[in-house]
Amino acid sequence: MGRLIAIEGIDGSGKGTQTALLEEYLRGRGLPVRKISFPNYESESSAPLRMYLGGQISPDPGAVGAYAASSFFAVDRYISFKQDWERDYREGKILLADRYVTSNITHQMTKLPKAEWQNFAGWLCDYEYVRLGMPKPDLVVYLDMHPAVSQKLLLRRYQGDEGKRDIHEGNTEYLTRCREAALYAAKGLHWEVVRCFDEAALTPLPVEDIARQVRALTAAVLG
Ligand SMILES: Nc1ncnc2c1ncn2[C@@H]1O[C@H](COP(=O)(O)OP(=O)(O)O)[C@@H](O)[C@H]1O
Ligand SMILES: Cc1cn([C@H]2C[C@H](O)[C@@H](COP(=O)(O)OP(=O)(O)O)O2)c(=O)[nH]c1=O
Repeated sequence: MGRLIAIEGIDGSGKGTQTALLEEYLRGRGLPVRKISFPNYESESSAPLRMYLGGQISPDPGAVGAYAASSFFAVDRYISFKQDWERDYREGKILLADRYVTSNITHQMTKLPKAEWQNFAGWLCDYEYVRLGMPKPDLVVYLDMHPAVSQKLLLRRYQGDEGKRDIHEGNTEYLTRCREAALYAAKGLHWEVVRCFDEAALTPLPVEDIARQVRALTAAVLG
């Protein structure tokens, strides 16, 4: 059986950047590594979640309940697992996931009152890991970026073209709640938190400093 490392964080927190750097590093060490990412936008399986993120179900993410929206993402993930990467995992590859089941916890759980968070996380883990049979990550790294900082980074990524944002990305208040939900989940579910911003200046920390911490956490689980 392979290994699965999930890189989690709010939109624009640096997941794509850090997953690519970790892949390059592990490959450089001769390890069998493969990057996967969710949502799987190229697949038809992502149609419902694309409707959701595009605001076609409702322009307000909160109007599509946590359980409904989580199901869209879970189905997309399950199909990608069966069609694409289950074999690599079973054959022993190290899979690096840019977002995973953990994204449903970070992004969807926040739609519920806090008193229901624990129940939701329990339901989701049972649904995706047990009932659907998706692999559990050996390590979850939460890239903790302040939403005000990630918004600035996203603006750069989209070079000012606001129209490219999905319904989550444009909503700082929503992303602030996502960060809160993620830090709550990190405690209960043993995710590793890597702080990615300077608290006083509200600026991102250097990419290489973050990458070094991600490598150290990875080395600890790969042995
Ligand atoms: N620590 C960092 N410092 C400065 N820019 C960063 C940092 N991490 C990521 N970026 C830039 O911010 C943008 C969003 O990063 P990205 O890795 O695409 O985030 P995500 O995959 O979480 O949405 C990209 O343009 C990326 O080059
Ligand atoms: C994979 C996944 C993503 N999402 C959300 C998180 C993001 O806000 C949105 C789209 O993900 P993504 O395109 O990865 O956003 P970004 O590249 O900006 O980080 O979907 C879930 O709510 N559940 C999930 O299981």
